[in-house]
Amino acid sequence: MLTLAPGVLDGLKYDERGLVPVIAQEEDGTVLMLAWASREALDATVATGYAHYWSRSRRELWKKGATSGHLQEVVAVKVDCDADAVLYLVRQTGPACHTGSRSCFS
Ligand SMILES: N=c1c2ncn([C@@H]3O[C@H](COP(=O)(O)OP(=O)(O)OP(=O)(O)O)[C@@H](O)[C@H]3O)c2ncn1[C@@H]1O[C@H](COP(=O)(O)O)[C@@H](O)[C@H]1O
Repeated sequence: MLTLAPGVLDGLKYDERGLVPVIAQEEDGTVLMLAWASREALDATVATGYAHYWSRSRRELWKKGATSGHLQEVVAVKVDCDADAVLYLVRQTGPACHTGSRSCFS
């Protein structure tokens, strides 16, 4: 069950492209990746419980793992102190990074 404080997404500050940066973090604290989300992607994440982003290169809603199977089950969505960045707390299936690494930072 995804944890989300009521109305928390409504006060988010999107950039000029309508995007916010999203950090995906494993429950054990490992930082997995940084990507971008539109309001549509955030709503899809909340509605489905799986991480969605906005792919800047493909210019489309991106369900992480849709082709690779490396899905991210989202257990919490958090917004930072000044409401311009988002944290997805996830349970990662397989490697998070398209390079095959567990994390895009390793
Ligand atoms: N799977 C990933 C993926 N996983 C983690 N990341 C990280 O997420 C960031 C996404 O940032 P961007 O929006 O700039 O990147 P993008 O436009 O989605 O894709 P790229 O141009 O970076 O390939 C990347 O810089 C990586 O650090 C990934 N970035 C891209 N992909 C691509 O997404 C596609 C679908 O993969 P799955 O979702 O795993 O099925 C594949 O073509 C992958 O190459």
